[in-house]
Amino acid sequence: MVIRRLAAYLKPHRKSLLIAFLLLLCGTMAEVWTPKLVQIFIDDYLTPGNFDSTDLTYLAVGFILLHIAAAGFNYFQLVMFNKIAQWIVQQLRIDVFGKVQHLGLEFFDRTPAGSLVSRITNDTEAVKELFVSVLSTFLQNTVFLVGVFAMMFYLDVKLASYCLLFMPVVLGIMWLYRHFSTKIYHISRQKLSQLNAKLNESISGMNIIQAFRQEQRLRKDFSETNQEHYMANVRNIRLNGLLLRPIMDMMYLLAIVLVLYFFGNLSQHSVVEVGVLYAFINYIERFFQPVIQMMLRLSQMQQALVSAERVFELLDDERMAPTQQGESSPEVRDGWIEFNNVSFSYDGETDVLKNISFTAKPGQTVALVGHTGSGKSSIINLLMRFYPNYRGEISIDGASLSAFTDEELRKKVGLVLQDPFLFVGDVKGNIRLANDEITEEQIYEAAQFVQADSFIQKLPKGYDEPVVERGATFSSGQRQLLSFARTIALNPKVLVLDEATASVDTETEEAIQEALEKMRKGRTTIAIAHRLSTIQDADLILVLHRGEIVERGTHQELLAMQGLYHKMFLLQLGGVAS
Ligand SMILES: Nc1ncnc2c1ncn2[C@@H]1O[C@H](COP(=O)(O)OP(=O)(O)OP(=O)(O)O)[C@@H](O)[C@H]1O
Repeated sequence: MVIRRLAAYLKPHRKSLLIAFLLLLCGTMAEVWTPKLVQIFIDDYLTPGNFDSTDLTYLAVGFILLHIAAAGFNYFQLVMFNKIAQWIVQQLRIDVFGKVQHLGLEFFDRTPAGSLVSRITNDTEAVKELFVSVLSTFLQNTVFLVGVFAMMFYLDVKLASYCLLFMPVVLGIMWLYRHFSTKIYHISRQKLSQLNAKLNESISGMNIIQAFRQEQRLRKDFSETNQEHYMANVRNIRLNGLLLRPIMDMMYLLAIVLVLYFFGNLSQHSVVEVGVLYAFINYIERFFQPVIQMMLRLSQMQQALVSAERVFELLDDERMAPTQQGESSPEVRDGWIEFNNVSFSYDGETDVLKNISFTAKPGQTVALVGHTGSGKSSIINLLMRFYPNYRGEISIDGASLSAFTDEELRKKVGLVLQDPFLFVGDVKGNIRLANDEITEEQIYEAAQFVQADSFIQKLPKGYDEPVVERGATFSSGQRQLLSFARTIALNPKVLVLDEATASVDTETEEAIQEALEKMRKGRTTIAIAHRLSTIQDADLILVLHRGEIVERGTHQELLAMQGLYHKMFLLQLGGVAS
């Protein structure tokens, strides 16, 4: 199955593969012929004492030319096989990366980033080895073996038939090796992937690790997984040590003994040609050389097949990001949002949202408030169509959420997250996000609109200021403003906001609040509010508690109810006062 799928990657390179194979064939033929020339020299010239200089010169030149030809052919076939392997791995990586981008958030919730990186880099690299060394070694050595046997049969049919008896034994050992090493390789790869996951977690959380002095605990965790990885490798080395070399060496010795016994026996009734004896011993050596090489490559092949299996497993993952359902492609015109009896569970067992119903009319602001874990972000996750498996109905302008094309939805529903993600690049690129429809003018307008322009102008390179990974050189307030500009540049009909909880200086905070207010104007807004002071003018406030809407109304109405909202408001007031 895995092999068939890998073979499919070879298909577009059939021509190159054929050329590489022909080169390989020529190289092997040249190599196989050299002992035959020595045999001719011994039997026809050395033993009878015939030292005809012209003949010998021909033989010597032929011998040298064969060697040079073999080296030349082998060089070109090696380059060719390597090129094919690189092409294939490049394609495989692109396929895996493309696939990962279309997987749903459900998948990422359950897959550590490090282990994904491991699959895209280490595993595909192991697959490359399959094509670079394994495939060429197997092809080359099989051709070589056929050549060696052909020459042996040509020299002596009986003895060659005896030697052929070794073949089933060799194949049996190969089968045994493959059988045992598969399991061990699986464990080894899994451990390597866990190591990567741990590394990734440690690096991305380094500030927390250092602040909470978690270094020792993580080092212990890391060294435990490292030890398990080591143990798996040691078991593998033991298996290699036993099955690959010693057993094969023993077989080689047995074969030599057989040949010597055969010729010893033969010498009792007839003359033995020394050249044939030499050639046979040489061919036996040449027979075991490729067999041992193939055995050695078997471990690599095993590793590559396990890796390929892991890569294909990822390529086959069905937890795709939700896309448009049905044929109609409605447009978001006014931004009328409706949640009708929506319930949702991440794991299919516990509902984190229960019977959520509300309406946000065009231009209105609906605020979601509630304690942590009450389900506010989950509502946003559903509205952004990150998770498709909810019950009930969510609609925009009367059309089901699932009916919209990705393009329409992402363009018209703008999302601003608590901790905005900035890409490596520059400020301009982070606002435009590779959308060619957005002109330079629109970038400046968007930045001015959200009041990010003044701080951008002050940067040494202004709009061309470089942005490092995650925008680490910008303050959280600046990152917020840049993400506002990014959203506004698209001019969305609906705004989905997750209000930042990070405290920024008063000036930035004011700029952010002003920007938010301006952004909300004329757009339907669904906003998560952590500070109740920022949403007092919202048209509708939904108070969530354990996945349910327990109160709803305007700020004044909710205060008058003297319920949960009132309590939260007093608590926050107290916090501000103290
Ligand atoms: N990706 C996820 N997979 C599984 N469970 C999740 C996931 N995200 C959130 N939850 C669970 O869903 C429930 C609601 O979480 P949600 O993030 O919607 O709360 P919230 O009100 O936004 O909280 P906060 O104010 O802390 O952001 C919580 O019990 C949480 O544990």
